[in-house]
Amino acid sequence: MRLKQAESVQKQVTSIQDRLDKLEQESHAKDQWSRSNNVEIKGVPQKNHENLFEIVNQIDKFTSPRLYPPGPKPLPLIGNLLSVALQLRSKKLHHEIWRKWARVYGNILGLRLGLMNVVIISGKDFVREVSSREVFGGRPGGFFFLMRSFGKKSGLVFNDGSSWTKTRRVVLKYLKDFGYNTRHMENYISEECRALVQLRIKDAGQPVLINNMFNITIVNILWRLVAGKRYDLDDANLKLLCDIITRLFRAVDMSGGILNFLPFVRHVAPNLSGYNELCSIHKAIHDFLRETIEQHERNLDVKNPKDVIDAFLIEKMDPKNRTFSDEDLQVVCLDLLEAGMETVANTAVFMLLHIIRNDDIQKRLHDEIDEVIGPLRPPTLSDRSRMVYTEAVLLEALRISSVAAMGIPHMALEDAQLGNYVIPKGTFVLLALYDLHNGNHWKDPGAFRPERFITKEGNLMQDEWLMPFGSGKRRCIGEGLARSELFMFLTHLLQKFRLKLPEGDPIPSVEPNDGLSLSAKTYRLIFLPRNCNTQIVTEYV
Ligand code: HEM
Repeated sequence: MRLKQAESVQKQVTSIQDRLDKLEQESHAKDQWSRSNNVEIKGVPQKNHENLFEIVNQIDKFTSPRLYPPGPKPLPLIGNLLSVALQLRSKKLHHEIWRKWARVYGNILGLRLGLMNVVIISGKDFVREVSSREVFGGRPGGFFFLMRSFGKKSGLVFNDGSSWTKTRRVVLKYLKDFGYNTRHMENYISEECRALVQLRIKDAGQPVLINNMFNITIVNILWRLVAGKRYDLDDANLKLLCDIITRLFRAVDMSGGILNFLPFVRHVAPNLSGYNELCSIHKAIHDFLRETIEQHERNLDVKNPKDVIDAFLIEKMDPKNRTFSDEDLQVVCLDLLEAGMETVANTAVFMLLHIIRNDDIQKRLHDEIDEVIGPLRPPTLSDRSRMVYTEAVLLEALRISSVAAMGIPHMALEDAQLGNYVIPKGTFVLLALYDLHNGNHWKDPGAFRPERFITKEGNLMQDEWLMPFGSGKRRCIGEGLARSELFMFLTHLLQKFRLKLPEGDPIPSVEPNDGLSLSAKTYRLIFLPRNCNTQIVTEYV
């Protein structure tokens, strides 16, 4: 009798599954659909549908074979790499390819890229589940990721296990000790914003290339905490270093590219595979970091550490507590520099891009800044609570640009079940954050509309679909810094300037460049002084 009941439910499940699959291909809305009330299940009252799905899930657990998630058919050895290459030829970005396939195969998309299993996770619930489960808290050790850290897992970003736990705890502690998320950090941001405004006053009225405008400012803020040092905004060496980091971020997407999936190709085609270029990029960044650390070693005062590097050097000297090597410290600095520069810079550049495309938004920002801060007093972080519209613009910029389009890859530490599938140990797990932020949930995802984050009563509203910094244990450690920087950049610049497109320049495109972090196509702006005459500007600076 029980067997018959189970068979009958199983039949209904199969028919539901067929319909879901069809619908998924047509409307790409399996999740929403299966929860919606329009599903007709014969003989079962509508209010019991949820229960039926629960029973089905339970039966599924025992009856269905535990399979790798579905995806396009892989070829021997190269897996889906050929299909990816073909898709890229028609100018698609990596995250768009994954998105297109996820629409066909579902929110847990299984790929085989060269020698690696890669699973793409879409939808809020699965993204949160993966981010919160310990078993998915690893980071892949692909060749591309390891070549930046002397061939081994080390540092913060591409590390896992007890070494990562310890490093993360210590880095956070030292960052806090030297001012992270405190008044000191605000002062550093404030000083750098003033320097930036001063630079724009110098070239006011002239077209300025925006794409690398924030790089040195951002490195300076971070480097005050990490290395106790700042550079002039036109420092040629630091400019070169920032350009090198930008090149690295453009060279490959977050899956790590061919060097991760078929690492032996570097022996056959070292130029074509990008291996030689990556080696020279990493060498330049490591030379800069080694020099910075050596300077600290020469000037170290063990009783009076001045920054994060000093604190690490002192920790390293303790014979009972020798967790970190010289190389580990170098990789931590590399992680902070790389993770902290491009992400914030690219978001800021996209933010100005959307503002210049929407003049009414610029006007509302000016109005709010004038009302809350006024023309003279430098903006402070405490202004944020009274600037709902500005905060909504920041959220909207984080959403629409989603520069960490696929997050940072996670890795399954053991075989693990997710939904009805098995994710084998060692699988790369990429989180489709861009899709989360630019999918149907937002109704008009392509429109830059800050009002979506403001309630009818005029309060700021969070949305659980928005997670630009990830979630769970591997959540970004730079979130506080990034949000503070974006607020201060925006308010300092718009307090003093009106942004204008140079005569004859096209309206900048919203289409991103691919890379480890998405970036905007090149565009220029003119900064027109507002609200101030030269004397006031001089006083401010
Ligand atoms: C708008 C700016 C930023 C965005 C959108 C962003 C986004 C992210 C995302 C999505 C992750 C991965 C979370 C996961 O694995 O699930 C991450 C991790 C990380 N971020 Fe950020 N980030 C930004 C700024 C920063 C800054 C300023 C810093 C430096 C202080 C930073 C340092 C890191 C580090 C070290 C990790 C690795 C954490 C770990 O694996 O334990 N990020 N970030």
